[in-house]
Amino acid sequence: MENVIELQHVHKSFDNFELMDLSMTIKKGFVTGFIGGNGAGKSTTIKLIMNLLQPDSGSISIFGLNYKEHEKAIKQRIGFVMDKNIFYEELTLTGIKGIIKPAYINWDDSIFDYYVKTFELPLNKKIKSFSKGMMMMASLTIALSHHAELIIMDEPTSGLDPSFRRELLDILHNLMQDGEKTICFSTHITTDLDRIADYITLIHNGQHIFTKEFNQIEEEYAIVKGGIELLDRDTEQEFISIRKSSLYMVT
Ligand SMILES: Nc1ncnc2c1ncn2[C@@H]1O[C@H](COP(=O)(O)OP(=O)(O)OP(=O)(O)O)[C@@H](O)[C@H]1O
Repeated sequence: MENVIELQHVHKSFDNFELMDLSMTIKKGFVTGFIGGNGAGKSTTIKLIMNLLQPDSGSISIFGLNYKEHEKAIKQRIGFVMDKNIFYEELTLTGIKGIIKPAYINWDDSIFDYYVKTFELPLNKKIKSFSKGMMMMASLTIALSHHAELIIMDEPTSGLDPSFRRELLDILHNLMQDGEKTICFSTHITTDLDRIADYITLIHNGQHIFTKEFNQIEEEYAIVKGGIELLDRDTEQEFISIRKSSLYMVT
């Protein structure tokens, strides 16, 4: 199976955080959900994958190419959506399109028009008047308008109401039908994963814990809820995480 993204022994440190010896792959033609607690290193990893940050050591290859020699070629093939607005707020969507379109060889106005219509986005209102949901759909519209093979999204569903979330996940699901596209997105919302993820990558405290098939995780792990008196040193070993409260425990 072809890997679209390969990280090998990647290390990145900040003053109070270290991404340690991160090796992981993202497979072509599948949706990978990227999960981990607050501050686990998801956004840092996504920025490394996008070459917005450079690793202290280790290697990153996208479509089998490295950023040093092939940055332009790689970026042509990626659609990127961040969880915050990266567009100049005084511009309209038409204005943003005018700036971004010339950068992409494969820009396709008919796709742009299709998503503008589907998401009912105003073309001539300033971005600063957009709601969070409209902003996300506008970012997705731009990201999808140049026939990207790889879609990378940092928390695309955060802050969206359930109907926007469902619409976004349906769009992503439909995109996957030709088997040629690959999606990698981070999320805190596990029900997003139920709907579309084929693989789950979990990172914790800057370490890659696993990348597994979604079905395999469902078979291997379960949530157990019970009285705190059932826990002792032996039973605790069976759990990967335990949350205790005065009434019950959840693991
Ligand atoms: N440019 C930076 N300089 C210093 N520290 C940083 C920088 N970027 C991230 N960090 C720190 O690295 C750690 C991991 O951050 P990151 O944003 O990757 O986590 P995350 O898993 O995306 O978290 P969240 O789910 O809360 O967004 C955090 O402690 C953060 O403060």
